[in-house]
Amino acid sequence: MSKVTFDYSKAAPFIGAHEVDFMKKQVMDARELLVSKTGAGNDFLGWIDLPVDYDKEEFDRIKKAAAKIQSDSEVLLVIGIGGSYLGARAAIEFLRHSFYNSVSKEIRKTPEIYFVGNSISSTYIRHLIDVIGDRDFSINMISKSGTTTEPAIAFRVFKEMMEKKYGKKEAAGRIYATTDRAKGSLKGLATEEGYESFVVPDDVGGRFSVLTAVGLLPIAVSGADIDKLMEGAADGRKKALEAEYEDNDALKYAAVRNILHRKGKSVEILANYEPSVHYVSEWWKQLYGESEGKDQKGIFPASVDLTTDLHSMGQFIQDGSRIMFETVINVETSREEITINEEPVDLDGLNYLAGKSVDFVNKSAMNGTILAHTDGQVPNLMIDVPEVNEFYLGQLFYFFEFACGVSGYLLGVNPFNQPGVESYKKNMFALLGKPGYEAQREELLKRL
Ligand SMILES: O=P(O)(O)OC[C@H]1O[C@H](O)[C@H](O)[C@@H](O)[C@@H]1O
Repeated sequence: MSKVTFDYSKAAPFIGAHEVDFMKKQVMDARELLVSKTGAGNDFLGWIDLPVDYDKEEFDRIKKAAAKIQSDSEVLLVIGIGGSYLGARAAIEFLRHSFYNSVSKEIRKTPEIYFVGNSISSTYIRHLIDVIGDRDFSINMISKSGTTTEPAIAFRVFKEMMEKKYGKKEAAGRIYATTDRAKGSLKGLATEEGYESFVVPDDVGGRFSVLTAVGLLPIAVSGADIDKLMEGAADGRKKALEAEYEDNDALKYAAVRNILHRKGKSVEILANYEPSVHYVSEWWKQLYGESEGKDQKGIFPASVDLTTDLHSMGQFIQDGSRIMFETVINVETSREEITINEEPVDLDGLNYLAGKSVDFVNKSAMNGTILAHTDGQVPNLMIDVPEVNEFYLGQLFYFFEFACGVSGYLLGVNPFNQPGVESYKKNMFALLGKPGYEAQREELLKRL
């Protein structure tokens, strides 16, 4: 059966086969730290076994809640930020219709889904209120800590809107809280108000939580098959845990990106040729950025959507500072085919493509770009996804997560914390006048 695979053959001009062999010991040591749960951050390794060891009773409740939302709501609001929204958004945009929210209900069949609480914009919130209008809606409020400011503000606004529309009691039946088992304001609120609650396990950090209720509830509401997603992840897990180094794509990816990093490549650009992959890249950026960017170390994770960005960032990638390597997510089989037709008069000069598919053109652009970038001294790595479905997405999620844990240990950091994220929060709280931040407030005001 085909599967998600990693291919670094196009990077041959930059990496000798012996270099990958020489990394074996280091990679296997890093892998051992991860799977024996003896490395830094080992309180947060619940994601390793999640695809096979998850709460089945909760999984059924997720499906039931999704069915209820599908039957009583035209709109679902997913409130969350970072790991509490990117996985769900990545999956829905990858798996469902490119114009999910705008396509007719007959085609979509499931509620419109909007993400909010991932910025602090009153304009965005106001415009979303306009979009909901008088329609029936539900809310999935997601926050592991239950205390994150951005989603908390959005939740206040939409909770009030919902309670005005339905009254407190019915509103409570339309709000689903995904949060810690016991701690945090959201948990307290959910218990107090009687919201149906789902758990983010203690040992699964936000950026590794897509296969918990955090990702699964919104994904299920969109009509995607969460059983298949978990099956794919379980398959990816088996491969990552059991395959020998020589046949282990996740370990190879960790090895190769660290080899390139040690040769001075400090930026990894994740490139795609399908707009539906855009949010997979956003999810990946958080996964690698928060896991590796610390102690003044790390590969900066960037992304481009191609061929779109070849007309904006293409110049820099081809010819600017030689600091990057590129990893292409290649969806091998396009979901749809459009054939370019012949025209009697070849005014636009495209008749040479008559009879060819748009995807053929896309793949030719991809292959041409890979060679051009390689000639421009940008090493190229490739992740092949056979086709768009839940199973392969599950494999892809797990592949990236496992490789990330190994890669972080290879780099010599704790891949499972994010201490740097707190700095802006402290300043923001001080400037907002949050109780307890009085001293910092004075200091900061002097500097503004
Ligand atoms: O789920 P939450 O606790 O609200 O956290 C949401 C996100 O914000 C934090 O600041 C962290 O940096 C992220 O790792 C996390 O995914």
